[in-house]
Amino acid sequence: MRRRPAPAPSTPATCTSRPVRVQDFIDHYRLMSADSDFRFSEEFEELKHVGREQPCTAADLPCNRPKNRFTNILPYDHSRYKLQPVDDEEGSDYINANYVPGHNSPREFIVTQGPLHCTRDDFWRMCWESGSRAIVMLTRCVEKGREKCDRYWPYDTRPVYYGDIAVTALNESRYPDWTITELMVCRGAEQRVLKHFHFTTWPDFGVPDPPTTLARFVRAFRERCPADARPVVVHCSAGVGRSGTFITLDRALQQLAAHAEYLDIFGMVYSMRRERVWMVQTEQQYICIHQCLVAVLEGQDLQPPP
Ligand SMILES: CNC(=O)[C@H](Cc1ccc(NS(=O)(=O)O)cc1)NC(=O)[C@H](Cc1ccc(O)cc1)NC(=O)OC(C)(C)C
Repeated sequence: MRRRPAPAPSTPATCTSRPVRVQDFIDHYRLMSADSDFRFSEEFEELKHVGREQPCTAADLPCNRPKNRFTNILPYDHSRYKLQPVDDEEGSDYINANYVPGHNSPREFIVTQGPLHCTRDDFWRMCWESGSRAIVMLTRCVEKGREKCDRYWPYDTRPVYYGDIAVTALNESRYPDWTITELMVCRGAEQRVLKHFHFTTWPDFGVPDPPTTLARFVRAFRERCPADARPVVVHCSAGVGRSGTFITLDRALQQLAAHAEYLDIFGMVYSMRRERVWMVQTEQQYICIHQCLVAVLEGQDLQPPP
């Protein structure tokens, strides 16, 4: 009987994808990181302009400009999350947020900026109207004396109203690098439990120390995230660097768990940047994703040092 030809050494790289066979991934990492990460720098540079030609007209409306935390981080029109409009109020459907694909669905995540004080009611409307049951927060509210995100959830068990949405903290579990809080969210007669996963030790524009802390957080999130297919709200301060890094690693770890033959980190970041600007903002964040995957493939325990 004719033997099937051996599979090609790797699927062809294109301008939108660069798949690597899982069994070759550790060697791939060593090659890319050689000579002071020379090939990682080259590859990350290829992503620089992806998606940037797409319009952001809603974000640029005068009534919406104050709703953007940063002038250079605006949601593309085609993938932006739209709030249910309020009467004929111009801009009432606007929030700085985009749908981003994940391993499980093309709209698995809603990625957004850290709420401003003036947009936190909109943020809770988005969480409610999208049916989300989980929020992943990847920044502290204040870092190096600068506000990065409003404190948009209650400090204790007394309910706080954000517009017509009441939020109550039910319980809180604190760990060295993250805190998980169960929130009761009520609107009218309906109430829901939503989990808040807060990574508390990730410096802006940087990577966790050690990088594998991120892999442990992604694992903790997946172990506790409600299994239903509702979108997960993910944010940092601008909702691009740390948020994109988290989502990329989550997708890759789920692919490994599903025994995928290839990992295409370049292709994942490419597809995310078509939906939201600058997803995975720095080269070090791009490399951190690979370092976490190497640690998992090497069978490192990932447990924190004693
Ligand atoms: C390099 N820093 C930035 O680009 C931040 C936006 C930003 C992006 C990513 C992150 N990291 S995160 O996504 O992980 O939270 C934080 C902040 N933008 C600003 O600070 C921009 C200035 C800027 C910087 C760089 C650029 O190319 C264009 C404009 N400033 C700005 O928006 O000023 C306000 C807040 C007073 C309105």
